[in-house]
Amino acid sequence: MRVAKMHALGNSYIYVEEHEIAAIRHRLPELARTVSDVRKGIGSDGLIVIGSSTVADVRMQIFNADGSEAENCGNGLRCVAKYAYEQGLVSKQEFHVETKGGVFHAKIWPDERGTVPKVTVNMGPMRLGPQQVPYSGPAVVDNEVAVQVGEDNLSGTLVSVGNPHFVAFVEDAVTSNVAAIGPIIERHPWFPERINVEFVTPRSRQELDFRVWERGSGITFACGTGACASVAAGVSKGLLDNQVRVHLLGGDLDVAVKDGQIFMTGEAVHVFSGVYAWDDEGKREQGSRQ
Ligand SMILES: N[C@H](CCC[C@H](N)C(=O)O)C(=O)O
Repeated sequence: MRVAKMHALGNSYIYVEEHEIAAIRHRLPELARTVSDVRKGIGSDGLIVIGSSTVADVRMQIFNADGSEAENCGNGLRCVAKYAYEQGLVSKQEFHVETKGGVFHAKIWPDERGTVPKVTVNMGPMRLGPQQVPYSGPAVVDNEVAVQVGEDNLSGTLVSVGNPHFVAFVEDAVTSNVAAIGPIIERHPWFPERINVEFVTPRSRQELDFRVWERGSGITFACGTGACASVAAGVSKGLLDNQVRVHLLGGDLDVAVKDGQIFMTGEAVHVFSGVYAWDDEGKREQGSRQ
């Protein structure tokens, strides 16, 4: 199958058009796990399928590296927008992308003399609180829930960007123990569909340090929906202004809140396009086992 690898701030996915995988639709979680493996596959944070839509110009389906399907992916939306425009799947520089978590408006900014084009996506309204994410814990005040982690409690704001997020404002996001704490919260019983976990620290009212443990993929270099969830949480807590530069491990993302809608602007980068022989690989392996 023909695939492309793209990344946004180092958050990479393998992109495949729907017609390339029509015969193996029922095996997409398995394909996501295989292509994401940096040793036995291509290496990425997951798989994204680009298809046609009856309600938008193009459709995005996103699978994490563990094969779980997510409702949305901010970095993926920017890369799908770039891919759809450059491959002629759409003819305009502004169009809509359908995801499991809603339909989102994307705008591609013209190339500035060979620089990597920026893409802006309207990620929808700020959706905070336990009623917005799959949550089965105790009653929550001010959209915040405190989860026990070892001897301590870690408070986080619950936010949906189509997918669920637990945003923790911590002393220093850059040195927070994401690998130890992230999985505990991701898989906490109060989150029946698991949850993405952000660790954030305002440098000022317009700048935010950000690290993330993603549901289904673990530590990634960037999480677009997570950056939007973090700014929404910070604005609601009175800690951030409406225009914030988010400093992620892989680079910066500009997030703005206007009339209650969250706008994310950042890069989308093509790494390579090629052919991935997945099923042949399966047959060869079976052959060698006989
Ligand atoms: N791990 C996420 C999906 C990918 C989100 C992230 N890569 C982004 O850019 O928003 C979830 O299970 O909801």
